[in-house]
Amino acid sequence: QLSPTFYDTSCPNALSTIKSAVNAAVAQEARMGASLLRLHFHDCFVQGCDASVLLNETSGEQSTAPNAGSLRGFGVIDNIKAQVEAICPQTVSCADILAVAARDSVVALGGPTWTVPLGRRDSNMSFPDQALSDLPPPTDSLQNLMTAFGNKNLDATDLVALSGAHTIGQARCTSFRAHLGESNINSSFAASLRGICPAAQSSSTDGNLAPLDTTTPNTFDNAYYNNLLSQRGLLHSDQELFNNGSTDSIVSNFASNPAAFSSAFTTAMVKMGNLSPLTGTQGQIRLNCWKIN
Ligand code: HEM
Repeated sequence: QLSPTFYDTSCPNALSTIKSAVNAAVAQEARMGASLLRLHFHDCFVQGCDASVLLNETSGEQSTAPNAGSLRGFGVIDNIKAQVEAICPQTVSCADILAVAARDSVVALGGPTWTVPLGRRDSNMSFPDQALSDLPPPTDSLQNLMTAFGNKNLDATDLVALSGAHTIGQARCTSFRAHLGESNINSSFAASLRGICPAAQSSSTDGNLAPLDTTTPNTFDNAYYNNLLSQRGLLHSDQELFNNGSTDSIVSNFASNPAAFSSAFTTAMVKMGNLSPLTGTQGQIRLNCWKIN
């Protein structure tokens, strides 16, 4: 059972330390807010929110397809962990740092805030097989996305709300190339993206970046949903949420009602943050987030 007051006695300055460090990192590079938010997602969906994603072992989660060459922000987390260790030795878990940093990142980019339940502990191992099976690829159909989220007890509203995280951050050409040739993408939007992401696979263009939200890439707002209404979703999986299916009405609601999006997003983030945490004496409090003690 997690609690927002978990560190109030054991490390009263933990949350302010994390917030200052996140604000500094996002001020230096806005995209870092997106990268930190994504780290928490990729942590929680794989064996729960246990910081397993941070372990940099050979053939671990970081080397799997959803993560390799794509996840970033590890240095920022290591820096936060060092600062928190300096004030409260072996007290604050890396999994909690990820959860708080995700919230602070959203706030730093203009999004809503929420109270983060705390008390997660860190795993003793990495789970590469689960990373492959549980993190949905951007080629997924709506049906498969709903199943992947349903497996985590997240419903269609949670799926659409959490996908709103794509209102910030960037994707590589290799993640959206195939979607540019599909029928449900705005043709001038697709044409402009073809400039940096030509149809032919090539190591010289695979890593080229485009913003997930073409309108306001560094602001956490509801523009993502308005983009979907005009067929300007960057990923196949984004446009699946508004493609004449059962989630169209949720997208429309979030597009016209920013408060409804904020409320659904913060609710869903707490639900995602509650996925199978290690508590009590389970797992450990790592000294360094990138390796087990
Ligand atoms: C619904 C299923 C989802 C799929 C298929 C998906 C897929 C992807 C892909 C393919 C990228 C680009 C990776 C790259 O090319 O390097 C990406 C980026 C991102 N995703 Fe998702 N994602 C999903 C849900 C989520 C959720 C639930 C969150 C957080 C709550 C999230 C947050 C982000 C962020 C912030 C970025 C940009 C990261 C950066 O710029 O460093 N995504 N996602």
